Amino acid sequence: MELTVNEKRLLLILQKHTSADAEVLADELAADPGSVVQWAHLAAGRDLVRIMRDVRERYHLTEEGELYAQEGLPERQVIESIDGEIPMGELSRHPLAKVAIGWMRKYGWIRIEGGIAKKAASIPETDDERALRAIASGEDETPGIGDLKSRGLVAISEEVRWNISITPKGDEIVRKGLDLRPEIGTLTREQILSGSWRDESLRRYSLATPPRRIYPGKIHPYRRILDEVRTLLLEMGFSEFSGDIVQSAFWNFDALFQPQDHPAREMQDTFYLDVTSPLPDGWEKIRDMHEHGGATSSTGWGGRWNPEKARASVLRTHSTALSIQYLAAHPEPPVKAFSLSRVYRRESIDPTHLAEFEQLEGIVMDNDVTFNNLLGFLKEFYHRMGFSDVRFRPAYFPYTEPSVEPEVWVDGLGWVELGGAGIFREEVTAPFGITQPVLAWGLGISRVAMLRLGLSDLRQLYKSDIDWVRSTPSYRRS
Ligand SMILES: N[C@@H](Cc1ccccc1)C(=O)O
Repeated sequence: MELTVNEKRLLLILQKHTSADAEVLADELAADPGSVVQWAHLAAGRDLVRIMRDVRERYHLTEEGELYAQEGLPERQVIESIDGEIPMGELSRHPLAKVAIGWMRKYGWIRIEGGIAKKAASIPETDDERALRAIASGEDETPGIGDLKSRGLVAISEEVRWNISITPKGDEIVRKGLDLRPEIGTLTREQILSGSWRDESLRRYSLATPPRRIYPGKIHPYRRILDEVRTLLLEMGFSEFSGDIVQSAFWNFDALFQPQDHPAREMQDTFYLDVTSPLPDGWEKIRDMHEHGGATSSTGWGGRWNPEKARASVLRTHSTALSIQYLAAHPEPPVKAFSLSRVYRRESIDPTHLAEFEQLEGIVMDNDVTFNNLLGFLKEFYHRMGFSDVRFRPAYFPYTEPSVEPEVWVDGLGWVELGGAGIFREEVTAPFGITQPVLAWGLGISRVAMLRLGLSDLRQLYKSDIDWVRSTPSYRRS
């Protein structure tokens, strides 16, 4: 058995103490406690010492807790300001009333009758008060902390202590005498050439002892997938476009031939802002398209198109709002462009729905691109993202015809729908003077990331969960 010099030094000190805290040993060894614990683990692996880990919870007052420790809890301050009884209207004007009233009622300190609060005859000290006093005075053993933690007045931290003691086997080794000659970890050229290395005491490596884990900085797993998608599209020859988060309803809906009474436009689905946006030049063409089909053979939606509705501002609900503006600015083929953008919907939040998420939006315009090219692109994209089985279901969007929803197969989940795609209708392209076919898609990238990372909860992507970030490998698993 080859002990390291540090283990030997530790054993020597321990023989004196039999058992001691890592802090104490560290002091005597002029080392830091973390190192002492590491040496102790080595020695423990040889049965020379025993380690005991003791975790203790410590209570601290928060800033607010400190304040109340001096001035009394809100309920105490308020109850003391009452003399007998007080109208509720007046009571609620006390600056602490909001917090205090609930507690005072809970403790039975006041009774409310006909809008009058009546103070009880005796106002005994509460558990919260006792605990607050104990923690403030630094008493180590607090009997309980009552509701102080949930009230945000007390924070809990953990204190880990290591107690190390020598075993009979360790004791015996020390008694036999330890060679404390320094060990060397590197050899010089001379030591090797002359052969003197044979007489040196060399430090051993223990390959069986796991080292402490190191966590270097790394890119958030979701960000990494977004970067991967961006690189993939650039490699496929696409250029990137972006745009504002706040869009006019005109670009978000109307320019995409979404009728003005479409349910997706309603307040419960879309975040509206309190400002209006100007309409772009040529907006009349969109009006005409909605009202009667403009100069095309379409009949439009009929009815009257209301420019006020189009002037409303929304948080973009899809990045197709950006695609159509990009097309309006680049009406000549070829166009091959994408955007990776966050979009906003008024969803009720659950593990697979969030009010904000990223979409990969793309458009391809050229003389003779076809629906098959679109399906081919989508398949290729998902294959490269690691999904081998892709299928398409017929779908409906007001701005495309035909329309599809791509789905990928995920073991354990089945077919998962990931977005929409199609060929822009003439009603969308004609007002901008576009005559070539435009393939378009909008794919939910957060969903893809969730599947790729094996998450069952989309929210994980948007949290700063350091343990998860650390344990998620930077390479692709499949
Ligand atoms: N905008 C659609 C997706 C889509 C984009 C482009 C064409 C067709 C569909 C959505 O958000 O679900």
